[in-house]
Order: sequence, then C-alpha cells, then structure tokens
Amino acid sequence: MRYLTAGESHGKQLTTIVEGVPSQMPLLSKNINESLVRRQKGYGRGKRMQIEKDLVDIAGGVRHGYTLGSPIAMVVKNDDFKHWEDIMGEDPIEPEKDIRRKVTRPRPGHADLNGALKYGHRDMRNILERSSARETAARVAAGAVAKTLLHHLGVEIVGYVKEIAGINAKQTNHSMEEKKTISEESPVRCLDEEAGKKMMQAIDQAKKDGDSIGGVCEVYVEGMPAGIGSYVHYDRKLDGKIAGAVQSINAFKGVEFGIGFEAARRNGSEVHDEIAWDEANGYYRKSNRLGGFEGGMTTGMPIIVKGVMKPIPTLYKPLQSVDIDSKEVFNASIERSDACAVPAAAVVMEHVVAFEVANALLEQFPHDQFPKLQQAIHTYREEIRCF
Ligand SMILES: Cc1cc2nc3c(=O)[nH]c(=O)nc-3n(C[C@H](O)[C@H](O)[C@H](O)COP(=O)(O)O)c2cc1C
Ligand SMILES: C=C(O[C@@H]1CC(C(=O)O)=C[C@@H](OP(=O)(O)O)[C@H]1O)C(=O)O
Repeated sequence: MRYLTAGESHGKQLTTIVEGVPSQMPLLSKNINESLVRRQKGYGRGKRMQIEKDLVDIAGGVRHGYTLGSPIAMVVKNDDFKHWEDIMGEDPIEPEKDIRRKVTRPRPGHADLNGALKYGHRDMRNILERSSARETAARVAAGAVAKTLLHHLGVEIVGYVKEIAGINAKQTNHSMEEKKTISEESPVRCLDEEAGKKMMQAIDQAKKDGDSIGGVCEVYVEGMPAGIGSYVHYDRKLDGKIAGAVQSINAFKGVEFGIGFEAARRNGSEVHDEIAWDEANGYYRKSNRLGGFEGGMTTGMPIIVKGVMKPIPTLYKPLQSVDIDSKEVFNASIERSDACAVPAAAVVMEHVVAFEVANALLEQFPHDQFPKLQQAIHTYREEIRCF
C-alpha cells in the first residue's frame, strides 16, 4: 500500500490517492470524515480552522461501501480557496490584473528560505503553499483508510498529548476505549485531566504573548501480533518506518519508542522486557519498556511511540530575518497562525502510524482480497500462540 497527496494550502482542494488497499473491505466516507473532523478540533489553533469544514469526497476505488482493489481517490475541498482564487488560480494572469504580492520575507523555522533556494522561486508563496501542514489533512485521509483496515483486523490505534510546553501528563491507566473517548472529546487530548487544564492555560498564555509552544504526542497501538516487520534489511524494520513517518510530520523533531532516550541512562536489566508464555495468550512480556519492538519487528505488546513537535514557526512576536530581494534585515510579522498545534498533531501522528502498521500487515500476508487477509492473519495468530 502506498499513497500520494497533492494540493496547496489555499488552492482548490487536497487530493489523496491510496493504492494497494485490498478489495472487499468495508469503507465509508464516515470512516474518513470522523478522522478529518478530529484533526481540526485541537485547542490552540488559529482562525483558519474556523473557515475549513473538512469532509471527504471519495472519487474512486469504492463502490456501495466496499473497496474495489483499485486506487482509492479522496478529495478534501479548501473552503478558504474562495478568498484566494485570484492568487491561487492555475491560469496565467495579465500583468495589469496581477494582485499577487510576492512573499520575499522567509520565516525562521518554516520551509520558506530553503525551499526558495532549492526550487528557485523568488515568490516564497510557491513554497509555503505546499509546505503548509494543511497537507496533513490529506495524510489523515490516507491514514483513516488504514485505520479502517486495522479495525477489521482487530488492531486499534489512538493518539493523544503527553506534554505541552514542559507540562507533563501523569501516567494513567485508561483502557483503549477510554483513551479513544478522551482523544475525541478533550480539547487538548490529554489523558491526565489536571495536566490538560494547565496545558490549555499555557496555550492561552502563548497566544497572549504572541508566541508559540510545542510538545509531545504519543500513539498507542493495541492488537498487533508479534513478528510483524523484519530484521533482515534496514528498510524492512517496522520501527524504522514508523519513525520516518512520524518525523515527516510538519514540525516534528524526534521520535521515541517505549522508554526511548531513557534507555541510555538505565542498565540492561532495567530496559529489556522479560519473556513469558501461557496457553491463552501465547508469548508475552512482563513489561513493555521497549514500546513493542525488538529487531524491527513487533513483540505482540502494544506499540508505544512518541513524537516531539517544536513550537509553530510563524510568530506574532517577530523574529529577525532577511528580505531575499532587498537583503534588508526585518522583523517578521504575520497575519494569522496557530499558537499550538500539538493536539491536532496527535491525530496526524495517529494516522501516519496507522498507515505504516497497516502496510506492514499487507506486506506480510496475501492481501488482494480482504476476507482472505483476515483469514491469513487469524491463522498466523493461532500459529504463534502455540509456537
Ligand atoms: C497540525 C499542524 C498545524 C501547523 N500549523 C502551523 C501554523 O499555523 N503556522 C506555522 O507556521 N506552522 C504550522 N505548522 C508547522 C509547519 O507546517 C512546519 O514547521 C513547516 O512546514 C516547516 O517544517 P519543519 O518544521 O518540519 O521543518 C503546523 C504543523 C502541524 C502538524
Ligand atoms: C490549514 C491548516 O493548517 C495551516 C498550517 C500552516 C502551516 O504553515 O503549516 C499555517 C496555517 O495556515 P493559514 O496560513 O492558512 O492560516 C494553518 O492554518 C490545516 O491544518 O488544515
């Protein structure tokens, strides 16, 4: 399974094509819309999210509620396009009608300057339109297809917020269902309610200060059998693929599995997860400090992965930069931006992880037809339980 996305932030629409989804899998627009709506809802976002009402139009690959096995095409309209038609249209503009104001002032922390140097655009709108995290709506659409597939294979996945601006959520003991409800309903998507309130205050304060803040998201995957992924080549290690997908989310700067960087400070006896077996469950671990991976393969324990998001680069509080035309130093000022997108990013992270996890299952089992994939995974689960 693979996917591509196309579309600019203030262009007509975002398009996602997912290829390699098995035939005969139940799939409804509703499955995708639930994810799109969740991505839009996080606390701390700017005015753009009041303009957009992300809903999918499935334009190919699904008939009467089931996948065909052909590529799935999905479209999400940009409602903001109506305000940008003159600036973002595809037709050439007559010089006297050209109302475009060139963007020549790169923002520190965004893709503006490096993108301009690479693609040779002197109007950095040509960079920021595509580097914008608006594109994550298209990725969430792809991830929602993967989540639907996982759900029908007995694998559930949820993303939530662990930390914002140094405020840490306490370890909680919620079930998967509870985690999902909180991720759905809490504005800041934090499992620890008290910490969540403080996070919202920190976001309000950052807004007041014209600043931005970052944080840490966590994704939790339950129900994956052991032995998915592979150790035989660097590019078949599933933890590596997940890390790459998480790191590729706009503004993400690092990834950890389980206790993550803490492993560097502990002895081996306090890091590795002891192996046990019983008739009902087969092999299991007495702890899950390694976050569900050994040797690039799942251990059968929940996958626990964290991603670090830096603060949003577009700031009301100006940072210094250089105009690429005049070379003058200026203080960047902006019209609108998110102050904190960590709660929204938790949903994005959930979906990019879902895609990698689903794809690993497809790579390992015959998958042209969904019912046969279900059967193959069921048989494998039985085999490894008694192994
Ligand atoms: C959900 C989400 C919303 C974002 N919103 C903004 C925003 O409003 N303003 C902004 O400058 N950056 C925003 N970003 C971050 C930028 O897109 C990102 O920093 C930029 O593309 C540069 O890439 P890099 O930070 O990965 O190097 C957002 C990121 C995510 C995941
Ligand atoms: C549009 C989305 O996020 C955008 C991501 C983003 C950026 O620079 O990454 C900048 C902002 O866009 P605008 O300049 O239009 O206000 C965010 O709103 C979205 O998440 O759907």
